[in-house]
Amino acid sequence: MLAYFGPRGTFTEQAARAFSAAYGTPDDLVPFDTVPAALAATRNGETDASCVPVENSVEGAVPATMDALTEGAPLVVVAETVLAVRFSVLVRPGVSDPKTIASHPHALAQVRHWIEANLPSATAVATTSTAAAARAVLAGEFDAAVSAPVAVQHYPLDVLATDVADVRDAKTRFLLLRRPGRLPAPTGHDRTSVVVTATDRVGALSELLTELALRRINLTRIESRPTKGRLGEYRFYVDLDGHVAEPRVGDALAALRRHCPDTRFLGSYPKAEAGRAPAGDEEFVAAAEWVASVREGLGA
Ligand SMILES: O=C(O)C(=O)C[C@]1(C(=O)O)C=C[C@@H](O)C=C1
Repeated sequence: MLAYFGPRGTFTEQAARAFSAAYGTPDDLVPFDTVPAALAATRNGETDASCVPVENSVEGAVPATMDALTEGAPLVVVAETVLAVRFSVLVRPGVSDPKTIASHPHALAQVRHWIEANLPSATAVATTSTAAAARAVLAGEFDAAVSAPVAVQHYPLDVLATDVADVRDAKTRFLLLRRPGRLPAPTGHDRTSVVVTATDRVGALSELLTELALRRINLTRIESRPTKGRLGEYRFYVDLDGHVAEPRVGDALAALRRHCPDTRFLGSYPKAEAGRAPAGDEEFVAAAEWVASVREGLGA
């Protein structure tokens, strides 16, 4: 079973279906109303995997996902997918001038200008997801929902507007997570994700990043979230090019772990979008072989 951030009709459900088609992951999909609940279902063995959103090109990271990745038993990312995000505005039949418009905060942030221009008297209200907003509109709690276009297939509502987006070509990245086990094989076009907690002293973060730069590892993303302990203490979520099976990536992770004993590995998995080819591993392998031969007394 595959848990996803629901209810039915979210963008995340579409991402979960894309994973099922591409990776042969279970196609019996189970919706959960929150990201932590979807991840908990995989942690406690109720489902084999979970699909959750992680970042949006307009509104940035999904905090619920970032926090839920580090709280509780480890899960690892085994795949990612990126979906284009455009919204439909759904209303109960007969409503043409909604006074309230509900959606996930990330979705509201992506249509703020559209609402100002087209429904200036409507008050925006946050719901747990875009589909939860459609469900609430059906129940009469709000007048309109900013939803994924597929939501109308699950909730008998009218479509007030389609193709709604302040920023054209907005995209959201989704993760497929499992309990730790065998890692996906390296493809040559992988991403590795880790979480580190930098200590509060001069140069701590720069030392971590230097470990990557020295090994010519490209950092693709760094986000911070408070540890929720001491004020000013942060966790850094680091995405980098490469797979932990590659010697230099493995070396870099060992170095991060030396600096931060609570470094958490979040997975090495194929990147969804083609981009710049990562730096080659050949010279690192050749240098390691040279050291091995020196140790054996066979080289100098
Ligand atoms: O509510 C949904 O439909 C989701 O899948 C969540 C989510 C998000 O967390 O960013 C996914 C894509 C859109 O950017 C808006 C909402």
